[in-house]
Amino acid sequence: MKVLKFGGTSVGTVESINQVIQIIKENLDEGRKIAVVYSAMGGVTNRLIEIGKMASQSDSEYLEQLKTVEERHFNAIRGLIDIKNQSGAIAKVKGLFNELEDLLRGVYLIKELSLRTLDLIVSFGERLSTIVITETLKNRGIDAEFLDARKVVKTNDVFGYADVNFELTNELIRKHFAQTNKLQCITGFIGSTIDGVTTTLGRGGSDYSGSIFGAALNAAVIEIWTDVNGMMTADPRKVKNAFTIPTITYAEAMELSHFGAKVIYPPSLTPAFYKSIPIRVLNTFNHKHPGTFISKTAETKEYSITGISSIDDIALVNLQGGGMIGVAGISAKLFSILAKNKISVILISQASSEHSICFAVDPKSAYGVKEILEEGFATEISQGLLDNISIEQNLSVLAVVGEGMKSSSGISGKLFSVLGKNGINVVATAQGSSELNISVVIYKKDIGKALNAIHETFFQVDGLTLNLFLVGATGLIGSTLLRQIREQRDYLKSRKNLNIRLVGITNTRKMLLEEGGISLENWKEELLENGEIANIGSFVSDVQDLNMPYSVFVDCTADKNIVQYYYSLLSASVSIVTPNKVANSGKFDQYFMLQKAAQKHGVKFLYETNVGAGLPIINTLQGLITSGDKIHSIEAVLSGTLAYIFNNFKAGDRFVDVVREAKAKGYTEPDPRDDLSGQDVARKILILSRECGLKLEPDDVKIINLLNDACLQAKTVDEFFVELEKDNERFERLLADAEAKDEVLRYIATLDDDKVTIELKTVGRKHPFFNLAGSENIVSFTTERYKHNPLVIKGPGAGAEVTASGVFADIMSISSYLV
Ligand SMILES: NC(=O)C1=CN([C@@H]2O[C@H](COP(=O)(O)OP(=O)(O)OC[C@H]3O[C@@H](n4cnc5c(N)ncnc54)[C@H](O)[C@@H]3O)[C@@H](O)[C@H]2O)C=CC1
Ligand SMILES: N[C@@H](CC=O)C(=O)O
Ligand code: NA
Repeated sequence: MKVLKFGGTSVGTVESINQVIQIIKENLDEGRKIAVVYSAMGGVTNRLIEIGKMASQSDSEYLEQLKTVEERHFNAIRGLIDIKNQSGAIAKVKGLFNELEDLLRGVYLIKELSLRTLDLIVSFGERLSTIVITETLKNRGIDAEFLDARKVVKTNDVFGYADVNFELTNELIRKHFAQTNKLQCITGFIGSTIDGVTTTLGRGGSDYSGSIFGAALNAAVIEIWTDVNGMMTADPRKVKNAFTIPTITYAEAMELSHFGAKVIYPPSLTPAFYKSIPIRVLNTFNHKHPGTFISKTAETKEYSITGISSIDDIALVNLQGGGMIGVAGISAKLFSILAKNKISVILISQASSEHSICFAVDPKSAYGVKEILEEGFATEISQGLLDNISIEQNLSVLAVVGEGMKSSSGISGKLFSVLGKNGINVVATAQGSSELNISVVIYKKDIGKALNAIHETFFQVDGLTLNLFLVGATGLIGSTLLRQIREQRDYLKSRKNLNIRLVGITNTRKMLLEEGGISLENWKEELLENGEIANIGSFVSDVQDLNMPYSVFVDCTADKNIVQYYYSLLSASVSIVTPNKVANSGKFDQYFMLQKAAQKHGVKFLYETNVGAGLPIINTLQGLITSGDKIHSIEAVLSGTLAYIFNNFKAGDRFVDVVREAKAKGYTEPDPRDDLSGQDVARKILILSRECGLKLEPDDVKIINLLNDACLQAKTVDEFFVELEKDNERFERLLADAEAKDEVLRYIATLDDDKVTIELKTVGRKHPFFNLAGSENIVSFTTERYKHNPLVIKGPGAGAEVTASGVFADIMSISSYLV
């Protein structure tokens, strides 16, 4: 025997009832013995309650409302049963509506709606839907029989939430089934007292009926047919990658449902639990889907947790005071006050200091609770044993649930680390000793981010996703980076189970944010067509407001203004990756503050490409320092542009042409004067010195400027080139002087004895910096451990490919830190 229960949406329309009938038929065709329980048509129960209230409030419009409910049932009959056989069903339904109308007329006249009458009114919902379906089944050749559950489900007279008398009910159900072979179509949700007065079974009532019948009949399984594919790992409206939980234990289902998973109401399934009858939650509208199988024992699972659920809106009540420490009875009193006032507590937490107890309640009742407690504890408060009771609002609670937590360590570590790395503050937490549920209270604004981050980390269905926001997307480095990410996308997915979702892009003209992700193929067109007018301030606020997990802000500009937003981004737990040197080469305090902000908020601030583009210079230096080496000196060629120019400028060339070439090859700063004025190298050596722990300011670095005033003062880059053209001779002379000595020009930065110098030198063939080609940089670290032979890093230190790949590598290192 199998008991099937169909919910309100499953019996809500002609189409859905046809689905129901198909499911019933398939069972019968396979020779299964079944009994079927039905809810009222979707929405009818609530509508009947409203109609009852209207009638009791002398609102005569209730009649019209009643007509629409009646019409809905007639329409169902018309859509389900062929015209010549409709009259029987219509007569039965009409009979019920006449009865209901008489009842409502009574309510209207006496202007009173008792819970007892309301139970009778709502009982029509299930009686009507079940009659419609029974008649349809009969019309389609199935030997079905209507069973009014009031005949067999016997309860006490607590109207609205009646308690079932199981002894009597089981006996009556078994007797009834023993004397019939017809397919029983049973009204869910309702029962009656021994005297025959109609009652209802409360929340989840039809599930409860399914469970009552299943238990009484010793069913092999109870199927709860609804409109979703079983219980999901998280609310799919909030977590896109949520998926159906294939198997789950009763206990897990209880925990998940307590915190929001509305698919079933497990307390209503207890009769089945007691008899260890498994329950399958299935989708009427996707009936081949295996749904969720709920049983007593857990199967070995693929994941360490089973699901995540949440309540979006809770309030935290905090009871605090020195008088609580070591005093027995305060919590007993607290909970008895709450119980007496029928206040349902969602979560409780008390630290071992015993200095405070906090508990979560529905926000609507929070202030009432405060008053009740202040009254109840008036003496303790007046004696100073307890402080005033405080309430915190705008909170949510989420619970990570799973039997698997019992056997594996590190789940809570992982949970709190995910929250920490995403800047989600934990306001309170609770874990029962059953180790089945870890609950955390967080700010409401963070709930979506928290659910997604936790789901991604624990389930990794579609891998981990970094959410990228890129400023300067259409620039050289920005666009090269996007191409590299696109080309590497499949590799990252297949080898690292990692996705990079491009959520926001901007240049100086337009900006675009797409929570679902911007195409890596068509981002330029999308920006052009769908972008709004750019505004970096609002772009940054959007990044913060979106509050997505694992967010990375990439600044691929040379803009000074963007830097002012770094601090607030880091403080909002958004990591930053940038080749832009401005932030780290401004005031020391700013550099230091950003380092601290990243540390404090558990995110990364990475800028490997600030020095030597993609060459691993900053990482190497940090590695030396953190592993205890002492840096004695650094000597370096740090300008790709100047290296290129000095390597390629030959007698007879025009200097301006070589500079243009360097720009065309993507080596120069957006404004090449930053390179030729020495500014760029000064920034880099300053950054290296700060990484070494020196508190140097920009003024401590003397710039060796190669440009004349006219060049420096030119208003635009184009005008600058015009001016530079006039200054060729000076550069020819520099070159000729070097060549005369058989030497080459090198722009060398040195950090020695805590001092920074920059020089334009000529070096001979024996000098280690003589042999540089193209845009090559070279950095030589003399350290305690590399005393006799310095550690040397050499290679192309500018250009789109190597710089973008350095930025990309920084982004990747964030992903490995976050997972
Ligand atoms: N080119 C190279 O070899 C290397 C460059 N870098 C750094 O990379 C950064 C980018 O350089 P490139 O791509 O070569 O420059 P670029 O001039 O080609 O690109 C910068 C882009 O940023 C955009 N932009 C500027 N201010 C903006 C704002 N407020 N909002 C939105 N977009 C803005 C510009 O419109 C431009 O499209 C610079 O900071 C540079 O110092 C670092 C290492 C090597
Ligand atoms: N313009 C810079 C690029 C790298 O920072 C250079 O020429 O080195
Ligand atoms: Na680098």
